[in-house]
Amino acid sequence: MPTRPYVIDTMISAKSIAARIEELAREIKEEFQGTDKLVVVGLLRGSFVFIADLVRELDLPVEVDFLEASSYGDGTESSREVRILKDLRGEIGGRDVLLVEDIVDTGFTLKHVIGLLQSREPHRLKTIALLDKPSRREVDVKADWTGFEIPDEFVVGYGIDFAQRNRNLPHIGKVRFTEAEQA
Ligand SMILES: O=P(O)(O)OC[C@H]1O[C@H](OP(=O)(O)OP(=O)(O)O)[C@H](O)[C@@H]1O
Ligand code: HPA
Ligand SMILES: [Mg+2]
Repeated sequence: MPTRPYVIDTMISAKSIAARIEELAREIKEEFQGTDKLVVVGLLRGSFVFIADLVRELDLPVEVDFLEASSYGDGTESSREVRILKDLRGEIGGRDVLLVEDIVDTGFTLKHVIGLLQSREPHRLKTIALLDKPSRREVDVKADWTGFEIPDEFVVGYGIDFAQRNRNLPHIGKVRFTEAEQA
């Protein structure tokens, strides 16, 4: 479905993202130092760029797995119903797990996926989100590490979409509609 016309204003540059990922990777390495069994789980689709950059900064023995969840359609509002579209390939029982999320907005997705993964009894489950919009939170959840706290703007780029578009932007931008909504 075509959306109203919009432009994208830069919010966080590719350079700032790369610098922040280096810092986050240092903290994660400290947390998981000594582990021989870290599974890094990317939450698709939005986290595919972030996880690719993050794991390349982690000189730890890691395995990578993916879970696909979806709750936004083509609009900018959550359906508040998290659908699991693809499950992990591997077992995580007894393992150290790092769940990688692109953005925490209402919190429904992260909360739901944490519950799902905890039910499989990992040894340790930690979470990281590149972006956090605390002012939009509807359920009580927070990632263990956050890249950037951002204001209440609909963002795209660096893996994050609006109606499946703009995931390939190298930076984070905010969507600005250029025409008023039809009544
Ligand atoms: O905190 P919330 O309000 O739940 O929003 C955050 C989630 O919403 C988006 O996923 P989406 O459903 O758009 O799927 P996608 O990753 O495939 O784009 C985003 O990638 C997060 O996973
Ligand atoms: N942009 C794209 N997808 C999202 C957002 C956002 O700001 N919040 C939750 N899903
Ligand atoms: Mg999306």
